[in-house]
Amino acid sequence: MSDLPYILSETIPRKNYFLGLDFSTQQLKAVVVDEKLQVLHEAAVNFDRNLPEYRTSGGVKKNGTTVTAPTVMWVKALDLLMDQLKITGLDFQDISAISGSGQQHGSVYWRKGVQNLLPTLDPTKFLFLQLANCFSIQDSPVWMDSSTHSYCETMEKKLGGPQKLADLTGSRAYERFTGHQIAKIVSEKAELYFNTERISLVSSFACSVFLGCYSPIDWSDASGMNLFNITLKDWDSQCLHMCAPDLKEKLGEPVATHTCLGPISNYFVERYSFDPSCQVVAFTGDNPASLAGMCLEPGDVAISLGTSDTVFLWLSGKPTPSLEGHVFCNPVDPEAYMALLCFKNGSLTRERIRDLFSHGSWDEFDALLACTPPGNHGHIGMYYDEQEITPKIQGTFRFNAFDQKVNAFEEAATEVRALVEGQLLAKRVHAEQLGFNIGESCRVFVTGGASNNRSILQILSDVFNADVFTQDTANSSCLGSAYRAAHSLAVKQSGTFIPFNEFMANRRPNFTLLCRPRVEAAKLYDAMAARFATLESSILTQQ
Ligand SMILES: Nc1ncnc2c1ncn2[C@@H]1O[C@H](COP(=O)(O)OP(=O)(O)O)[C@@H](O)[C@H]1O
Ligand SMILES: O=C(CO)[C@@H](O)[C@H](O)COP(=O)(O)O
Repeated sequence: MSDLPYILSETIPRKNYFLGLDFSTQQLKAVVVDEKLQVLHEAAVNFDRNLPEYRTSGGVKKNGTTVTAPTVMWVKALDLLMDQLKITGLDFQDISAISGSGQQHGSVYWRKGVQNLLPTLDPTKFLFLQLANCFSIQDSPVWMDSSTHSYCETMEKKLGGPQKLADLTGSRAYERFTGHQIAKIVSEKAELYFNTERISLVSSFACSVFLGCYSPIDWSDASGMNLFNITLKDWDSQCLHMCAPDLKEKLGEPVATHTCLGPISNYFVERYSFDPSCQVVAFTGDNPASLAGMCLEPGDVAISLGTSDTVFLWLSGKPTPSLEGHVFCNPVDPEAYMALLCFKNGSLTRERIRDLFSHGSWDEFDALLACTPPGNHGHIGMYYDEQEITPKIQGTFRFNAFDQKVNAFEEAATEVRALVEGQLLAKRVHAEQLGFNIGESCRVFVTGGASNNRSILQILSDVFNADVFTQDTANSSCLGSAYRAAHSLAVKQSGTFIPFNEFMANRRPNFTLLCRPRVEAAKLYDAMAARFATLESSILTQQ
């Protein structure tokens, strides 16, 4: 009789679960879904709150325009997250495949010799204790960094101008893109670069930990480096050569994002009882993973209101990269692409204004929004605490109803509405400049922390004159990673590519229609968007 539990666990068939992770700017999150892709378990580790010993603010450390995060902090967060998941009652042996995502553009530098250590990690010890000395550079440059301007100028000049670089790599040169970050390290810390065996993105670094060997970089996240030819789907030797010597070997061969890379490492099998056949699917960038999590279709627009605010779309056909925004390889369709706009001053700027005018309370912030009308009596504000990416402007700019600059607004409520309207008008104006049509059939899908805020979403609906939908979980990157794990495993098992949207057809997540545009407000924002665009251009000209 005492053998009964053993016999039961042997005979109960293993369940078919999928784990998705997201190493984003402020936290590490995880979600587990079942065979039908329904969410079963969720967990999160916040870097500032749960790992105060690393002294980050918003998950990063700033030194002027240089912005980094301690690489080992992400590893320790993973130790904590795995324990949290265990406490939720998850049996890791039920997981058939895992995938994940990371904040884009950030880079990790593995020191020489680590490739021999990764497969032999001791399952009785925490990861962070064993990986602490594995990085040739302790602090990873992250997407908020804007210290590489001169390297960007050099690459654009050498390649025949910004449009040429955009045609090749999907984007003109951007400071946060990994190629320029690597060029800066070679120039300022050459000995550390030469002591580096492998360079990963945040996504492929996390994947390497699960795989127990260096993971390739996937095509979609590779598109955020200014090093990858998005048409040929391979590194561009000219770009590599401009940034650093022997870079190709340090980056490894890129792979299609839906690639199953192999079974999970022995460390996770021994320590957490994963099934040894559990597959690790290539990790990707958090925005590409969100596109998968939202099951976007051509014509829809997705807006992520996380640390950064981003706007992204599915692109069918041949891409035409421009001088603004980015074209990335599509994470779920190897033939397609996606377009992305990134706004650096997202949630952290909203938090600053909330703390200044509404005592740190989102409820008070919402109450202030409610006591001002759409259009804010003609007042317009632009709040770029950090040098903005789209467009490249820094500072705070306030205008009255006559387009005259003012130093402050009289009411706190005017200030709060000016911030939210300004941020959302900027998204509309730049999405339209990218060629996106704001039309009656347009649907907006939102995700990220601030998508919990209904007052902000109503303004978004009015500004875009579109229905706004949300998912049950505000973290579509995690969810998208779990979906990608399931899809990629199905592709591997069937031996032929299955279109992602076909695979998701009977499993699509629930979307809730949260806000509909109000006719009068939407009309008003048409005119205001045109004013916003003119004012923004005049600032750009002056700066
Ligand atoms: N009710 C709310 N209203 C507006 N913003 C919110 C609300 N709740 C959370 N947030 C914002 O969400 C942000 C975190 O979003 P998240 O998508 O988790 O970030 P990331 O994935 O970049 O780490 C916080 O910085 C916070 O300002
Ligand atoms: O730089 C970009 C996209 O190009 C950012 O969107 C980062 O990928 C950070 O993402 P979040 O942590 O804000 O989700």
